[in-house]
This record gives sequence, structure tokens and C-alpha cells, in this order.
Amino acid sequence: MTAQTMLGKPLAAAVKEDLRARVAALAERGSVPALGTVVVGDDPGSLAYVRGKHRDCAEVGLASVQVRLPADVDPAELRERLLQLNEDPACTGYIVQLPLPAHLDESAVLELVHPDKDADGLHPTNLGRLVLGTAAPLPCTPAAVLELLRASDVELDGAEVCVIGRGTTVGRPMGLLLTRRSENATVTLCHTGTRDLAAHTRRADVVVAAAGVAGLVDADMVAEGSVLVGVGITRTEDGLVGDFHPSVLEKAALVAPVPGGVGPMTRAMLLRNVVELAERHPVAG
Ligand SMILES: Nc1nc2c(c(=O)[nH]1)N[C@@H](CN(C=O)c1ccc(C(=O)N[C@@H](CCC(=O)O)C(=O)O)cc1)CN2
Repeated sequence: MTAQTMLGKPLAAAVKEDLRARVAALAERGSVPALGTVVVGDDPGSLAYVRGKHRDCAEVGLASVQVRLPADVDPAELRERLLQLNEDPACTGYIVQLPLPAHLDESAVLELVHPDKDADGLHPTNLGRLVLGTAAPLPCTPAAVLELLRASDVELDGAEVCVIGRGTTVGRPMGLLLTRRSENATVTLCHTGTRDLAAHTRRADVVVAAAGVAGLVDADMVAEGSVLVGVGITRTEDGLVGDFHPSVLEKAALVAPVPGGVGPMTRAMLLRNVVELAERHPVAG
């Protein structure tokens, strides 16, 4: 078997098309949504991702504003800037680019973002809403994975899904999303403490790999005809490498590759969150 690929770019383009129309409709009602980004430090990867977010906003007609702070910013100064964004009527929603420098407590920082302005869906209130199944902005990467699976008509009802990674941005919310009644999957959440990872991946219909360990899962570890979604990404001398070893392509039915799969959709899901926040809490332009 040679796997088919689930590509993020065409799907992201379709989402953007829909969002462009929704942003135009908001503008007609006098509401001009804007995304804020907060970057601490000058990590080239983070800066590149944030540049991409501002480009994406322009593409669909959203305004955007960037706040840049030095890597050694005082936590009190960062807090002040976030509280300003919470109060700023021109900012519909904003994100704090992760990871943050080590002297900053990531959870404490994310808790400062007002839940109604949480474009990343990572505030505890919104993660709590995800647990309860009530309306909330969804964390962008898990939402992107779900959209890719839906677009390929992957059957999730009753499916065995193995998620590798227990982080708050991907693994944990991924499990919550997939176990909602609307998805109805059975999820096994694996992590670095999992004793026999292969035993879990082999019996899964779908594997979502968000470990950030290049080539962690090879052909021997997956079932014939399974669906594999790559999330983790490692920069090596040979370029970007995902958590799945290329050998899986001979065994899987469907693969979301790294790069080119979930990443572009993650960006589109951020735009969707901003537009949904604006539709829920319209602001005058
Ligand atoms: N506040 C947040 N910080 C981070 C998030 C996030 O969702 N919110 N996720 C990642 C970084 N990220 C967005 O911020 C992100 C990472 C990768 C991609 C992407 O499109 N990847 C491409 C490859 C791009 C490349 O050349 O590096 C792909 O997979 O095809 C988009 C967004 C951590 N921080």
C-alpha cells in the first residue's frame, strides 16, 4: 500500500475563502476585527511563524498588530502589556507566541489573556469549556488535525486513536476534541512515560504524533491501512523532519505529512478563531 496524503494548503485556502467573506460581512456592519500577536525575544522560528500570522490576516482582510518585547522582559511589564490588550477595543483577540523564555511561567502568562480575547484557545476557561463541550475558541493545532480528518472523511466514530504527546497546546486538547460525542473516538494518550508505545500505535486506526522526535514512529509500529497525522516537527541538517519515519508511507492508507499537512491548517484555524471572536463580540471599527 502506498499512502495518500492529506495536504493542508488546499484546505487552508478554502477556509480562508470562507473567512474573507465573513470578514467583509463584519466590515459592512462596522466591525473591523484585528489579531494581536505578542512575541517575547527574537527566536527566528517564532518570528517567522508570527510574520506568517500577520500575512494570513492581511490575506483575509483582518487587521493585525504586533507587540515585541525583549527576551529578558520583566514579568510585570509583560503582564501590563497583556492587560492593555485585554482593554484595547481595537484588538479582537490575541496570541502570545510560544515557547516563552525560561524565566516566564507559561501557564501564568496564558491565564492573563482575557478568555474573550483568547485567539489560541489556551486560557484555562476556554480549555474548561472544551472539557464541558460548550462554545469556545479551540486550540489551533488540534482543530487543524480534526479538519484534515473530516475533509478526508476519516471515520472517527468508534475509532481507536492514539495521540502521542501530552502538551497543553496539542496532545491534551486533541484527546478532548476527539472524545466529544460529535467525534466519538476512543483515545489513548501516550507520552514519554508510555511503557510500550508500539503496542498502542499498532492497534490504532488513527495515530496523531505530536512528540517532536524525528522519525519516532516507523512502519513496524503502525497498522496496515491506518491514518497517520504528523504534528511534531524537528529541524535537522537535512531540513524539517516529522515524527513519522518515511517507511510508514508503504503501510498507511492516509498520511498528513510534515511539512505540508497540519501546519498550514493550524494557521487557518487561528484566523477562524479571530473571526468567530469578532462575530461573538463585535467591535466598532
Ligand atoms: N501561541 C502559539 N504558539 C505556538 C503555536 C500556536 O498554535 N500558538 N504553535 C507552534 C508554532 N506555530 C504557530 O504558532 C506554527 C508552527 C508551524 C506551522 C507550519 O505551517 N509549519 C509548516 C512548516 C513551516 C516551516 O517551514 O517551519 C508545515 O508544517 O508545513 C504553523 C504554525 C508553536 N508555538
